[in-house]
Amino acid sequence: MLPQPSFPPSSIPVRMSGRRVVVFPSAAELGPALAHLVASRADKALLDHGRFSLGLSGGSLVSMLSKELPALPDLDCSHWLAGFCDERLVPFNDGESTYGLYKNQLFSKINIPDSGVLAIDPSLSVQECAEDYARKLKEAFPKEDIPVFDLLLLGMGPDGHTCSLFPDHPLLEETQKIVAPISDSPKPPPQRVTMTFPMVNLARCVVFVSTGGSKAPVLKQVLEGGEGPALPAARVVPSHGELFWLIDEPAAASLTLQVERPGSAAKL
Ligand SMILES: O=C1O[C@H](COP(=O)(O)O)[C@@H](O)[C@H](O)[C@H]1O
Repeated sequence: MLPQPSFPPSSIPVRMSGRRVVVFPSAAELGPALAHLVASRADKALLDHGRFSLGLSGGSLVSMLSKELPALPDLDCSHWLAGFCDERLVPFNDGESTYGLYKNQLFSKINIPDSGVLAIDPSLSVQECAEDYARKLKEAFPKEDIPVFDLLLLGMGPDGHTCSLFPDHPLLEETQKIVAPISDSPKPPPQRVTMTFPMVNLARCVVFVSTGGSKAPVLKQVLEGGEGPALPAARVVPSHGELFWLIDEPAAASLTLQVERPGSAAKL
């Protein structure tokens, strides 16, 4: 009998674990690969079901996507549906509004129709806003009990939060709502609405983007495990979909698990 390969847990090849951890030399080289990934999943979704549904996150992703997506040749967003993985409850003209930032920096540069953007109503109370956004999502996905997005793009804060799901917060245990209000966000602004894990983990593809040395310690904890309860980002485990972590070398500095290093021209 041939000897069986044995891998210590920290060296399990990432493809075998169903999660791909892909390291780029820098954020500048990660950006184009992310844009190609979005375009490839869009092409597939449009062929499969005539529409591409994309969940956007705020923070550092806004500028990366706003630079890279419009630079793609022949990008056609006329059949895209863009929603928000989380959103801050502030007016659209506030610098903290994720929708406001994408509207000015991205939507104005691509041919996504206004009807293809599912935004919150910031005039409502946080509770009503979450209910209203959940209703809009359900209307946009009439065939599904829980909306199944083709692609969710997520960020991760230095505390391990993703969407507006923060460590040790009761919302981590939410099982009924697809969108929940939060009025005590530890990161300002305090009032937000967020997709919950039941919806996030049904997506066909989830891509985390995490760059910079400040993310290195938490990335190690999320990807390689550690003491205590799993951080929110570690609880994103799509039940049937793909999971990518696209990171740069500074963020990967503390990792010992096996990763992919495809170089800058990567097509994922
Ligand atoms: O507050 C938020 O932070 C996270 C992480 O942002 P990043 O700038 O560290 O990438 C973001 O994903 C989320 O959408 C946002 O509301």
